[in-house]
Amino acid sequence: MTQTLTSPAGTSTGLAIRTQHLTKRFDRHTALREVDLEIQSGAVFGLIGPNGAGKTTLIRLLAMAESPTLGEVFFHGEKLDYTRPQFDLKRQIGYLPDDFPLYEDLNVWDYLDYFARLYGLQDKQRSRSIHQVLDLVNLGHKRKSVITSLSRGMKQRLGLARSVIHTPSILLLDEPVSGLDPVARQEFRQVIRNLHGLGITVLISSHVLSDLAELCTAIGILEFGYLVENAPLETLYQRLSQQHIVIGTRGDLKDLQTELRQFDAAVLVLEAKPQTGQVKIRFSGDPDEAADLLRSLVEAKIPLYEFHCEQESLEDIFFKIGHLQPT
Ligand SMILES: Nc1ncnc2c1ncn2[C@@H]1O[C@H](COP(=O)(O)OP(=O)(O)OP(=O)(O)O)[C@@H](O)[C@H]1O
Repeated sequence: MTQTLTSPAGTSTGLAIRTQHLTKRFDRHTALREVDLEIQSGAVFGLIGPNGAGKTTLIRLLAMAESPTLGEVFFHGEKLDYTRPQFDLKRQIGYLPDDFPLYEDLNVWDYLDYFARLYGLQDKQRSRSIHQVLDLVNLGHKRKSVITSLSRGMKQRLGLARSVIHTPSILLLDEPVSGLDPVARQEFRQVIRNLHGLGITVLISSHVLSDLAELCTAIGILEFGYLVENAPLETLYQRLSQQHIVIGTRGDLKDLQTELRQFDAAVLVLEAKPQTGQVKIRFSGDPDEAADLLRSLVEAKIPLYEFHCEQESLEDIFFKIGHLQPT
């Protein structure tokens, strides 16, 4: 059956990836410890953690580049058997390692053609797939260019094109934006959104948490080989991110602070800037209570010029989560 990038193979509802007690030891060092990971089908899942936490090891196990010491992996409910080739299951996976090889003296088309042939794509289907992935990563205009002539961002997008040439349903990306400038990162994020739009499940590891906060629907946090979080982004924000409100007055800052003290325990002043007449408060109320606070300040004739709510970022959440110590 002919497949196109508009209908990734194996896409379904439910869990795209599940691991059970996944453990990897290298000699005496345990890089992953009994990881029970769950990634919903169609999710963009951000994997974060400090250096050496086990992100690459987890991704390599999922990509079948390594086999686990203990534990199991399931793709769309089907168990991986690391002792057998399982070509059909392998085809469901696209994998972009952090140091993927590019054959620099090939041009873009020939490079993709080479990988499409490795996946056994036949003539017309191969040509159609190459056109599709080039469109997807916005490199159609570079198809005749030699790879050495591409910018780093373009090379990264070409790597991504290579990893989806066979229409996988799950894409594993290991630190794909490291070393990219802000514009290249933005272009890369757009490609990930395109893939998400096609229903491909994406697991992406990165240290650039602001990128992940923009892209991801769910987050996993690894620390010393333990998966200490695995939750939808929304849930993490609700559970761990506090709301701040920045309030600015053209009048006396003390009057504003007096009014805030009267409001109730939902308000805690975190920071006051007399030079700009601003305070930043931690606010544990809901949006209706925030509206009540604003109304009461206006009624108290505080000359407000600013009142805006901010949510703590993914980075703030990351630093809040208890950091485990190596054993
Ligand atoms: N082949 C190996 N042999 C021995 N130890 C290894 C091997 N691969 C990884 N490790 C160790 O396992 C631990 C986890 O490494 P891993 O590369 O998975 O971490 P990471 O979270 O991807 O780190 P980074 O953010 O720096 O890329 C590290 O202590 C690393 O030194």
